Amino acid sequence: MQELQKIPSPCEWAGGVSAFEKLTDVFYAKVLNDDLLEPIFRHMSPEHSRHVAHFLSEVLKGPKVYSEEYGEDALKHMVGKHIGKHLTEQHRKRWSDLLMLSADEIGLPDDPEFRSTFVGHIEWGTRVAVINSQLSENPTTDRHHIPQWGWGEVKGPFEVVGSLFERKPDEN
Ligand code: HEM
Repeated sequence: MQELQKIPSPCEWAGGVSAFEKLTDVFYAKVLNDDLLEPIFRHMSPEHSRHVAHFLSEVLKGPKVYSEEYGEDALKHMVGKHIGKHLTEQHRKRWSDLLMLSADEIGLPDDPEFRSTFVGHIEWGTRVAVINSQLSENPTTDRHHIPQWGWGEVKGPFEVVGSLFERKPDEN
């Protein structure tokens, strides 16, 4: 009988953490050349691009590099960076469009399965970022976890299943 192949995580499939580091380097170069987004990112730290790459690869079930960098408060730190920024749908859309352009440019896998998972997370994550950016206080508590985004789907509407942040990693 043919042996079943182990299914790689989306992060592994994409080429691992280094693929996401390449992606965000190309992406933030575009962001800084973009009239709409440049004012928002003008003062970002030199490590920002790496941190976002590590967050994304951890979400896509890669190594927990972002959690190791920030410890127990990793998610709170990430959410906190968006609080009070008053991002708009226009910002969100441009951010997402430039990220997808960058994905094509660096040759991130373009198979339907990987791209639907990746786009799905970005669509969800950018919308959450816009929502959080309207708040003046960080709502993150000990019950919240960095989401884990596999090959599956979002399990139902927010009102029914609760926030993805509140589910334990093995419940995703
Ligand atoms: C899936 C969507 C998103 C993810 C995964 C994400 C991830 C992150 C992470 C990990 C940080 C913290 C970086 C650090 O630790 O230093 C951060 C900060 C930030 N993000 Fe996002 N973000 C998303 C969407 C957005 C969008 C749509 C915008 C605006 C258009 C945005 C604007 C910012 C800004 C302004 C900061 C602070 C930059 C600084 O001054 O250091 N984010 N984001």
